Amino acid sequence: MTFDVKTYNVIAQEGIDVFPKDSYTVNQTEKPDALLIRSQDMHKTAFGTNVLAIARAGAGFNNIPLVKCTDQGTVVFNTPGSNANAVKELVVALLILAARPVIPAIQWAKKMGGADVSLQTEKGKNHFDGTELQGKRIGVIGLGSVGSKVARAAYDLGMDVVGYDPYISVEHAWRLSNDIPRAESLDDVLNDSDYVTIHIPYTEQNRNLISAEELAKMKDGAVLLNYSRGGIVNDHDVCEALDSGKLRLFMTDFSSPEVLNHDKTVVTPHLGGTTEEAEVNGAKQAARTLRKYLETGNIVNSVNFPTVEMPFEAPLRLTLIHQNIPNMVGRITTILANREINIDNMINRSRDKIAYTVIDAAALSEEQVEELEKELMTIPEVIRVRALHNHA
Ligand SMILES: NC(=O)c1ccc[n+]([C@@H]2O[C@H](COP(=O)([O-])OP(=O)(O)OC[C@H]3O[C@@H](n4cnc5c(N)ncnc54)[C@H](O)[C@@H]3O)[C@@H](O)[C@H]2O)c1
Ligand SMILES: O=C(O)CC[C@@H](O)C(=O)O
Repeated sequence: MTFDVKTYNVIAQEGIDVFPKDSYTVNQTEKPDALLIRSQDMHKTAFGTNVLAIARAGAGFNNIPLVKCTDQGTVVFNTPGSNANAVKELVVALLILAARPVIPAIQWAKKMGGADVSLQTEKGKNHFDGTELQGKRIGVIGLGSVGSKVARAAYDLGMDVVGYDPYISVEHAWRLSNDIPRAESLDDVLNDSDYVTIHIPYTEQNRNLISAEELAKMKDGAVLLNYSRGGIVNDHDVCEALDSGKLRLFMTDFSSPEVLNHDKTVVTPHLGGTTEEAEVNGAKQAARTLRKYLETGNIVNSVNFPTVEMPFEAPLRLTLIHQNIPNMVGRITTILANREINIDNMINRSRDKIAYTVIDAAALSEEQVEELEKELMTIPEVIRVRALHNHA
């Protein structure tokens, strides 16, 4: 069996190399089996039911229509943590740039000339006085892969760190250092912080999370950083807070005309995850996840399907995506039993309204498999059936 993977955006070659050339093609058909993407807006990109899976090399997946994917049986993956270090390092750089006017000072120094350069330097440098980060308070909203790293780095810089994440996963909570106190409410983070940095996904609930009301609660002259997504912060309200002096500076990875035109903003062009290392990590992780799903049906790091991992040891594996309603397993296994197919191993997992069943069985002829797939698809609540052959 061969698979075709279609890519969008710049995908690191190291990720493409994960696909063996004898069983995969890349960008060769109009009807690919899987998509490997970065920020491509899949809400505006046509794709059909031929797409078994979409892997997003990166953390955010708000560029993918999840409801459509789930309904048509397309499994969506992301690559948690693959670019977290890159974002952390950029945020550290921005914190330093917010505290000290390094860039204007460099621009000024470049303009100097003549034999008395060192005299000019000593005379003029006081125009570029900064402050230190040590001892200043920073509120970190979201303590997942990125936020927990930012919190740790800020702590190591001597900052007084407070984190806020009411939905933190058990895994991230375990990894979070005891040195990082957790706030009970968003207000506790906003009230006293000199710096506030946001590291949460863009969801309907998080849209405009920081608007006029929240900005009013912030300390006068605070600095706000948004390296999560545009839309989490209300740019119009932020510009008003900058005008009134409530905020001293807004640093963001997501441009909008209003923010770009304001002189108290620092705007980077969605650069958080753009390092060689992060791009390679993300592309390799995404490609490996796709391979696992396409070749074994196992699902890890999906954002719309349950995690399912069952060793693939039998000659034949059937995977079924179906609605999460009672007696589906009974109806599926009755079809197998009527055909005297003995089940070697089986797993069924659900997530919200979708469920996934994996059944391992002895070898069948091509014709038998085809007939079986057809009959399983006659169950109205079954969305997709795949038959995988074990080549190991
Ligand atoms: N600028 C970039 O290039 C870049 C790179 C990586 C990630 N991101 C963005 O940053 C986001 C976070 O990335 P991550 O890898 O840390 O994801 P993650 O899933 O590991 O962590 C997100 C955390 O936010 C928490 N959270 C959700 N809503 C919250 C809320 N209202 N208040 C407080 N906490 C909340 C979750 O519980 C989770 O712990 C991504 O979704 C993506 O949009 C941007
Ligand atoms: O692909 C990129 O460069 C952006 C990645 C980033 O936005 C993410 O959500 O991980």
